[in-house]
Amino acid sequence: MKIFSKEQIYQGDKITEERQELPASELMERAGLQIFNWMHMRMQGAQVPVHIFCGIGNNGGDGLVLARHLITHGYNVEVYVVNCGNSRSDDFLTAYDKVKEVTKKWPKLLKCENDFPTFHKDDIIVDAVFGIGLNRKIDDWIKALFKHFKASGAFTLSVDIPSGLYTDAPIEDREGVVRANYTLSFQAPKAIFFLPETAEYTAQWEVIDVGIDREFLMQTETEFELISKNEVIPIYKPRERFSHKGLFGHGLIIGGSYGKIGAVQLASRSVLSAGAGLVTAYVPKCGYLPIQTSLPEAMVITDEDEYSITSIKFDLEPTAIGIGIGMGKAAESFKVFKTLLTSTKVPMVIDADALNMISENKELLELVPENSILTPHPKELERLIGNWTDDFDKLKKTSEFSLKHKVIVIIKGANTITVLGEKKFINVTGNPGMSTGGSGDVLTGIITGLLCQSYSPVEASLFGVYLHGRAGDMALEEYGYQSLLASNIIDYMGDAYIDLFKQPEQPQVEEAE
Ligand SMILES: NC(=O)C1=CN([C@@H]2O[C@H](COP(=O)(O)OP(=O)(O)OC[C@H]3O[C@@H](n4cnc5c(N)ncnc54)[C@H](OP(=O)(O)O)[C@@H]3O)[C@@H](O)[C@H]2O)[C@H](O)CC1
Ligand SMILES: [K+]
Repeated sequence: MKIFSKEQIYQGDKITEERQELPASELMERAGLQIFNWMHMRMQGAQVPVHIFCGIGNNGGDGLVLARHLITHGYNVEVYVVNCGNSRSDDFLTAYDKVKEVTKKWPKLLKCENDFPTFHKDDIIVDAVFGIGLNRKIDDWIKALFKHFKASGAFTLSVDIPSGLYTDAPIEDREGVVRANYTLSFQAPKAIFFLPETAEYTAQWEVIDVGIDREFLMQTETEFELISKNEVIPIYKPRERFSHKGLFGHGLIIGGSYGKIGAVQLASRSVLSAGAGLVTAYVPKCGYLPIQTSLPEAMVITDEDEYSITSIKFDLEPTAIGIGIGMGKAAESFKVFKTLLTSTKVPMVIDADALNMISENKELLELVPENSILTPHPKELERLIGNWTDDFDKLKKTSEFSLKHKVIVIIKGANTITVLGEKKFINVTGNPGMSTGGSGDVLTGIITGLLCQSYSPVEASLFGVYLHGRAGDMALEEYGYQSLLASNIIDYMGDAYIDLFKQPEQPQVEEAE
């Protein structure tokens, strides 16, 4: 699903109005009506007090249209206009007049803290103060209003985005943002719903379709894209009946050091569970027995050294290589890593200590083959690209890094983001139970396994991150957040694949007699 920028949203509105020859305010009417339908379906006429706080732009206008429908359907509604300026938008004014047509109880004007209403924790607050039009720091009294919402404990529904968030810039004051229990966002979610510093304000979200021109939606290229099942199904390569293991490639996992052989075992097992035909683990001598016994499906080649990797010598032709897991940063390992970078022609996933070696010796970046996949967690990323001031700065720097070195960077986190030049793909699967030792090794193995099956580096990255998260989500149901282990993620890889083609459960329809 595409995530549109603020400018694209405004442009989409304009194009839609022209192409569909819409009267003024029609999109706002659609927006307000859809939110009403959403609430009406859940509330079924319940007389819970609903407090609707409207700004003076179009976000406020959406709130007023919602208010009008709730009032005409007999709901218990209080409407407030948060008087944050003088420039009321035209559509706001139209919506305001229409509210006055259906009730004698006109919206209350709020100008300062003394005007704040009191509400009960069982009431509902609708936040339609600011939408994507926020363009400066909010006044203190409006910040106090948002704190007042929070202190009430009432369920807060935000229209489009939680008020106080910018769609394309960091938060200035964390108290000056509405904490929404639920956000109904128009046409597409916003990138800020998924970034670490802003995601917490949008506990849950849903998209409301306001009928923006389909052609515009299809043709517009976006910086951000959300990757869920719909986006990965077209990537999936079905298996032919007469296929054999030779067709699915041979993965080579290089890594491990004394005490960190398990990482290679996890990654190698993941290569196979992702579907590669063969896997070889390249480990120091001390890894021979553990891997041979715990993973009989794998082949093992050992280094000359007992404890760490000092010379990468193998006479096989791998289809893809995953390197760095548990490898340590011994001087010899660095040398052989450098040699491998110059000699290898196959796609590569670079993780963990291999990333750290690059961070400590930036000249290695020149040698990293084009389209290699780097999988840093935030600390490793910082070592690679330097520190950042906020999420937007981080993404900008990662994009620059990706463009400059022609690599794919997978920023691991709650919503893992795959960065390919300017483009950012946000993954939706995964859960906090996966923040556990070895989870990253599994991801490296899965992506290597997909590369083996001729998925392109971008496809392997997106599909791998998706499958890893989905397997983790399925494993969570059995193990729970605390007890989920990295190997459980591998156990659920099969289910994650099968789940791709599962139809959502249909509601039961009673058969006629
Ligand atoms: N396709 C869609 O998604 C549709 C979305 N709709 C809704 O429209 C809003 C965006 O509406 P807009 O009027 O552009 O912006 P806001 O309502 O968010 O803000 C209104 C004005 O508030 C002023 N402003 C900005 N920052 C501050 C501040 N810190 N303090 C006070 N005032 C502020 C600013 O005006 P100025 O002239 O004062 O600069 C804003 O313009 C979108 O979010 C949806 O809810 C449509 O209804 C349907 C289509
Ligand atoms: K809002």
